[in-house]
Amino acid sequence: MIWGRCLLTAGLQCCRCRPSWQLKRYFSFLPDDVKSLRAVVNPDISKIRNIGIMAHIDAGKTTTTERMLYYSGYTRALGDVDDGDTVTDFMAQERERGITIQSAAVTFDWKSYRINLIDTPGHVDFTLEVERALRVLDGAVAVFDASAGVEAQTLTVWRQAEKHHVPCVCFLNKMDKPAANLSFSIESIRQKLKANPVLLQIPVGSGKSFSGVVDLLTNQKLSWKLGSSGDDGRKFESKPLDQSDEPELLQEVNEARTALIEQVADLDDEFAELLLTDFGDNFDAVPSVRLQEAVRRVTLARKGVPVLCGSSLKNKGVQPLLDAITAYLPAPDERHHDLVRWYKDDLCALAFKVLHDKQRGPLVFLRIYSGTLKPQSAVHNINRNSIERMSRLLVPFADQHVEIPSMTAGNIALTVGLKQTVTGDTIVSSKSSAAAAARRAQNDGGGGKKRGEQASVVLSGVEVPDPVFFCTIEPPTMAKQADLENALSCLQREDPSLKVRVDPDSGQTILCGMGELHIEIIHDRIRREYGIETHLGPLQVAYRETILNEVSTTDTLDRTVGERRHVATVALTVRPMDILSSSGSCEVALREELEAQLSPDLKEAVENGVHSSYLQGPLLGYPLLGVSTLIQSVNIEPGTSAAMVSACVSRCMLKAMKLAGNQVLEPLMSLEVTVGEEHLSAVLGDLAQRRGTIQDIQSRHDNKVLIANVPLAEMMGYSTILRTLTSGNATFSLELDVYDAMNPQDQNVLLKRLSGLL
Ligand SMILES: Nc1nc2c(ncn2[C@@H]2O[C@H](COP(=O)(O)OP(=O)(O)OP(=O)(O)O)[C@@H](O)[C@H]2O)c(=O)[nH]1
Repeated sequence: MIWGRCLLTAGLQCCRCRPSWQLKRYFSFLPDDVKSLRAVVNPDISKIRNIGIMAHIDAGKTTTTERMLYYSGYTRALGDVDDGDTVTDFMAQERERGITIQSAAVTFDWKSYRINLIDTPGHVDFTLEVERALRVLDGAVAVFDASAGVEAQTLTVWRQAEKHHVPCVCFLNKMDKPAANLSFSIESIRQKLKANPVLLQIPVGSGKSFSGVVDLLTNQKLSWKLGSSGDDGRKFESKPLDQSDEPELLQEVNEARTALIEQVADLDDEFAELLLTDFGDNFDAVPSVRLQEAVRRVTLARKGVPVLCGSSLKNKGVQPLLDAITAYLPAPDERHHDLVRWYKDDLCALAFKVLHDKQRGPLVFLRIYSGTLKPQSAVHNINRNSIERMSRLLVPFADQHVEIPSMTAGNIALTVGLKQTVTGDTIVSSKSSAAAAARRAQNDGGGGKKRGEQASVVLSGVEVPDPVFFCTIEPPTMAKQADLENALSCLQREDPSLKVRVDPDSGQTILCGMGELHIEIIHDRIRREYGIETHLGPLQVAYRETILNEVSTTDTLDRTVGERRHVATVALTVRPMDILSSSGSCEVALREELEAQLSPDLKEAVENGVHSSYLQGPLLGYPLLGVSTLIQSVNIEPGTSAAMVSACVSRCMLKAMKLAGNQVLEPLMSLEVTVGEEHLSAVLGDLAQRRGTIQDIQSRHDNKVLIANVPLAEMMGYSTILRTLTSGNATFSLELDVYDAMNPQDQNVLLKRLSGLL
């Protein structure tokens, strides 16, 4: 059991010491020897930083977070992912596997700032967790392994951060590794992320002798003790760089500082003007505070990303990173959310995470955009159109939750009592406040263009990608079926990327997920958290189907139910679309005359008929992609119900799609494998047998980085195979690239296998 050692002080109980979360009374638990929560009551909004940490798996996010908590005084011992005793990785599986699965929100104070930090997972199966976190954050720290530079997952997460316009700071971690390379990492940020790195520090020493950094803004040399394993890095020396320092370092710093000043002047007009008017002859005289202000403007405008370096494991460089978070990343009121304007001082918050606690029920993480949240109050959930009662309000300290009397805009809060709220819902104070905000939005000419008044005042949730894997799940006995259903519905509220459905033919419950690891973790959680030993069927790939040709057809439904005769005739055309350009979705349209002729109810019935037929393809029953349908005519005799019209349309669709010729589409994944040169040929040989197409092989220090496309069906259990092939000396990431047509031979084999002929 690895939960043995309590990380926190005796006074600060953690869930490892207790069977489940206990909610402590306001301030009552705080021990004297752990930093008091000075500003648990609401800090000034300009002093709040809502920050995410994002990176490739194993870059060191969790280790960095642990150091931040330690240096800011919230833990008394340093947690270690390798020993399984970190604060942020608090789920049992995370401790055992040493990876971060759920985003854990952690609140702490650094100097005079309140930092709400979300540790996001690096594994590609959990990108939705990252996306969800980015949605509610104002800034992010991208952590890199300085010996690897930008890795596959960082690219994905970076793109997500760009989508949400989140300003970033980069931290080149693991500078203690012999292969750590500053210029390589900077170049890879430039090349692969297409970002503009603004280097703010120069490392002192390299590999094992990495001892600190020189801050290029202040010319201060920050040095940590080398080699003493017991040193926690809390104390470090800070002194101005002077002539007693090595000449090479002095020269490197001089050059880097000049380059920094020129780069910032290029990116920021205000700074350029200051430079030209006041410091044209002597760049060195630029006050560091003016340079810092300019770097901040550049970061907020996303014209550049500050780059810092350090080694979290060796306790070096984390305090300057904390300073950079407060100095360069935005306060909540520096981000522009229209909603804040529309809600004015009324409450508006987004539920970005739901957790289930056995005693307390659902715990909902909220980001407050405007107004004030108070416990013991009723709130209105716009998405569910329901009133909910919030019983308690907490500040989340990883697995520690501190009860507070109110919370204002800009903060992240944890609430107890919201029973219907699902990840992605918008919470406001009342229905009338939403209506008032909608009126302001309309007067403003903003939002609400598509779905009427209400849509404009709802915060946009997170797009959930389609799951690529599925399998059946069965309880040990039928008596446990209801418990399993409850467990699955709780897990779905927490994790919208998990889909559960019942197979209409077999009646079996089907679990659909983002990857093997995702499904494995869900299985594990059902056992641990809900005490149900379930049986999973074999993991199957979520194929799709499409059509090959354009076909027009008609169909008539003539059915008498009871006394009533229903007669409908439908004519329609189905047409294949380019899967890439249509992003794979299916469309439906009605001819212009029909649009005018049909009542809204009938139009809805026709569209429902088309959409339901898109869910099950004629070949293997998989959902369809890339099909466009045009309804040519609909003739209905009086007395025919809307349900019968839908049924007629579905039947006609099935007929048309069968005539149109069918094609199975399979998920084609992009794979990146980092492997030592000595194992490259084994990995290549194996990929050839998996129908893989190699796109590129790059060199990264002593390693090769292999980029390929491989059908997902060939990748089951790949992590075990790769470990065997390379004696554990390789890592890989796998991500859905596109749904691609299977070739006729492979498709035949699949059809035979699925129909039991093979
Ligand atoms: N040499 C070296 N190793 C480090 C450093 N920081 C972290 N590590 C090691 O890198 C491994 C991964 O660290 P984590 O902190 O779990 O990384 P992570 O990014 O949180 O990983 P996931 O949560 O699985 O995505 C662990 O074995 C750490 O001990 C560092 O500064 N130097």
